[in-house]
Amino acid sequence: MSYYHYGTMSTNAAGHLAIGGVDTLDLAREFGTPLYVYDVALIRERIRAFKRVFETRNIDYHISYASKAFSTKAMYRILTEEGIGADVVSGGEIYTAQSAGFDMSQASFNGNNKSAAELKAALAAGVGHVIIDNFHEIELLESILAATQQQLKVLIRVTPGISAHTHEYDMTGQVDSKFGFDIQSGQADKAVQQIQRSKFLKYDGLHVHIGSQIFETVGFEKAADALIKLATKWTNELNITTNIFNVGGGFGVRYSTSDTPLAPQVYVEDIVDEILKQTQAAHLKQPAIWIEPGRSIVAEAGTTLYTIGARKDIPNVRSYVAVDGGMGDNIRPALYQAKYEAALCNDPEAAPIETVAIAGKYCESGDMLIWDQPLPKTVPGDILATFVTGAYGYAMANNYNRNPRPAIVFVENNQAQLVVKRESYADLTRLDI
Ligand SMILES: Cc1ncc(COP(=O)(O)O)c(C=O)c1O
Ligand SMILES: N[C@@H](CCCC[NH3+])C(=O)O
Repeated sequence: MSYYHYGTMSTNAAGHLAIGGVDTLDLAREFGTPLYVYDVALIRERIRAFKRVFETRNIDYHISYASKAFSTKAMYRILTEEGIGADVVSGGEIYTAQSAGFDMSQASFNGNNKSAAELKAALAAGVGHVIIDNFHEIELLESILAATQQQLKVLIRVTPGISAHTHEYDMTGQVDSKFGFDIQSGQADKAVQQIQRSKFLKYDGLHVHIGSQIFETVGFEKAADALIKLATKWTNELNITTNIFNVGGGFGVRYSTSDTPLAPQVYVEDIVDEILKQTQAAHLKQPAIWIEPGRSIVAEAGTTLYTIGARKDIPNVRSYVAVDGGMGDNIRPALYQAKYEAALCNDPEAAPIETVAIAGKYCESGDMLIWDQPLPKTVPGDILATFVTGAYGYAMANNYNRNPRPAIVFVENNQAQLVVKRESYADLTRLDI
C-alpha cells in the first residue's frame, strides 16, 4: 500500500483513487479542481464512535462539534441527522447553523471577544449555552439580558495552567493564554460568584479546552482533575453545583507517518473514566460530560484534489511540482509547518520514482503544501490528492491573489453531491464598490 487509506478510500477496479465509492478522476472532471471531497461515512463513523463511549457507560452527555473546523450548512445538516450538538464561535457560524435549520438549543457559543451584536444574535437564535470567557462578557450579557428580562444558562471557561504538547499556536490551556478565567489567581472564583449574584445568568457548569492536535491523554486527565478540584471547592465553600463538565476537544489525528494518534474515542474514554472515578471519590453529583471535538470528526474525512501544472527542476537541489491551489485552500503548512501526504489519483499505488516538493500557485515562497513527497512520474494535467484536509482547510480558506475558493463535494454510497459551489470571479468582486 503506497498511501494510507482513510475511511472509505480505496483503489478501484480502474486503479484510480476512489472515495465513498466514487472515482476521484470523475470528481475532478465533473466539479473541477481544486476540490474538497468529504467522505461522509467517515464523519458519521467518528460521531458514532464518540456517542458509543457515553452510551455504553450510560451517562448524561453532549457532543458539541466544534464547527470552526468546518462550518457549512451541509455539515450542520449531518449533525442534525446524527443527533449531536455544535459549538459556534461567531455570528457567522450562528447564521450558518440557523440557515441549515440546526436546532440552536443544541448549540453552545464560545469565544474570547464576543460582541454585543453576536451575543444578541445568539440569544435571539435560542442558543442553549453561552460559554463565558471573561469579566467584560459577564457585564455585557447582564445588560443585554436585563433589557429583555431573559435568563441564560452559562458555562465558565477556565484555563487550568496546562501546557499541552502541540504547536505553540494550538495551545490554549496554559496560564498565559487569551482564553478563559485563570484558576490559580482566583479569577474563576470571582467569576462564578459574580454570576451567582446575577438574576439573569444561570451557572450550569465548567468548560476547559487545552489545545488542538494533542496525542497524549495526560493533558486531558490533568484538565479533568483541575475541573473536579474547582467544582469540589465551589460545592464545599460556596454551595454551588456544577452540572456540566465540558472538557473541550483537541484530539489528534493522523496527517502523516510521523503522527501516531490514538483512535479519537480512546481519548474520550480516558477522560470520562477519570471524571467518573474522581467525582465519585469527591462525593460530587455525577455531572453531564460534554466534549467539543472538531478536527477528529472531519479532518481525515477531507481530501483535496488538485491539477498538476508547472514543474521546476533545480539540479542537485530540488524539484518543484506546482498545483492549482495552495495556501488559499490550505494555509496550515504555512501557518503551523503542518505535514501532509499526497498520492496521484490515476495510480495511487504506483511505486515512487522521485521525491518532489509540492508547491502552491500563490505569490509567496512559503506557499508550499508538501516539501518531500515521493511520487511516480507526473505530467501536467495529472490529478493529485492531498489527504486529511477536512479540518481548518475550507474553514481557513481565503481569497489571496484573488483566487476563488474551491467547491466542496460530499461523497457517500457511490454518490457525489455538490454542497458548496466554487466561487466565481463575480463572487470576488461582489462587495467591491
Ligand atoms: C474552545 C474550543 N473548543 C474546541 C476546539 C476544537 O478543537 P479540535 O478541532 O482540535 O478538536 C477548539 C479549537 O482548538 C477550541 O478552541
Ligand atoms: N486552526 C488550527 C487549530 C486551531 C483550533 C481552534 N482553537 C489548526 O488548523 O490546527
